[in-house]
Amino acid sequence: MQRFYIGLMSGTSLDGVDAVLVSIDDDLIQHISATTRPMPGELRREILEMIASPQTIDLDRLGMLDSRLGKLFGQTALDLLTGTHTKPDEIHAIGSHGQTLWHRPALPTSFTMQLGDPNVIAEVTGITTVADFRRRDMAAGGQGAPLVPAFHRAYLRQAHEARVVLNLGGMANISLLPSDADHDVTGFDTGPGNVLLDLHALRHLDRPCDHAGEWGASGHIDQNLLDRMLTDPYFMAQPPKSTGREYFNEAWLQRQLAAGPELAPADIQATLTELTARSVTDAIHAHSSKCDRMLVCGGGVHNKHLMRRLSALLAPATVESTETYGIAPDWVEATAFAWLADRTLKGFPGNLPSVTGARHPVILGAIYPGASYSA
Ligand SMILES: Nc1ncnc2c1ncn2[C@@H]1O[C@H](COP(=O)(O)OP(=O)(O)OP(=O)(O)O)[C@@H](O)[C@H]1O
Ligand SMILES: CC(=O)N[C@H]1[C@@H]2OC[C@@H](O2)[C@@H](O)[C@@H]1O[C@H](C)C(=O)O
Repeated sequence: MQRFYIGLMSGTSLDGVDAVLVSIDDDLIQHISATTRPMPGELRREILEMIASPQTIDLDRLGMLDSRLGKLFGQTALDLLTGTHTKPDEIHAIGSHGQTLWHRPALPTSFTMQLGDPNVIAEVTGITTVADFRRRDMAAGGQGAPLVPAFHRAYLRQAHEARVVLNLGGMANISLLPSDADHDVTGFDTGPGNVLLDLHALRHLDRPCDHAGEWGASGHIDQNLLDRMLTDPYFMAQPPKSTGREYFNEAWLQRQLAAGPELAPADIQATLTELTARSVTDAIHAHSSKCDRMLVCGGGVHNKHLMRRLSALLAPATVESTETYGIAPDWVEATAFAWLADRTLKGFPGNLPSVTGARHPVILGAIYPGASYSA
């Protein structure tokens, strides 16, 4: 039976809230419309400040941020309804990822924190909202991330072709999709995607990103800096593994830069671009026996220089956007959370234990009923 869903995603780049409207009919998913609401500057600053000084978080500020993000997510869903002349009761459910504030899978008592109160989303929109997707996987011993490999497996796997799907968001994560159905899909976060590139571009160009990677392409790679960064223990760690801005951040970057001689800013950008490309392709070479094709999604697909470096390092495999395979790269994650909401409501598991390391498959998330909810 065909049903309409909204998927909401606000990722580690903190650039905006993505919303997609899709129809799901058993195994068929169709994209109808999408929109992005930019993250308001004050909310972005608030999140970055909290992440930069986690020891001194004010509980009032934390609680209010949760509610304010819930309202922002609800409004973004309403933008999509207005833009498509759709009524709330035509939508079966919203799948909301939330905004990750802090992700600590490796602590002795692990936890992950996504803000954006789903009660507020359900109240603002009147639509049943499924959220809090990561914590059940963690409760079952998993990393709680990445979750999107299950969606990649469902829609981008191909018999007779070994594929890798790469998400280049603030962080980068890969799904290894072997051609042979007998082999498990694996995947993990490889480390920074765009986050360090954005931080360095903001500091030196006063721009939110290195548009099309042109600045990085103008510099020269500093081999010492690259080698030093690649010795970070995260890159050496065996999966399952996942990471975020609590690890790869301004402080990490400054520590790496301070450990060597001063470099031209463009050369640093070239080296940071190479760090993303190398950490992704080294991970693929280490963990996949074969890769015929890599499909790339996430905002980093627009960084042409990074895409060229990925192609060069992964040759003879082909590197291309998920667009070629029917899923626009900017909407993959939001679409995945619409799909995960559908799985939850149907009572199907959403995690892949072979990816997250959970002890068993689990139904992800919690349901916040909307006006026309029925169990
Ligand atoms: N034209 C462009 N040129 C270069 N980089 C771009 C361009 N457009 C977007 N980006 C990069 O993509 C990033 C946003 O990507 P995306 O929205 O996939 O990240 P996210 O979902 O926030 O992160 P994550 O997947 O880690 O949660 C921007 O911060 C920027 O670095
Ligand atoms: C904790 C968290 O929010 N992780 C994100 C982040 O952004 C990319 C990477 O790190 C991935 O692990 C995950 O997002 C996608 C949607 C995932 O779970 O597959």
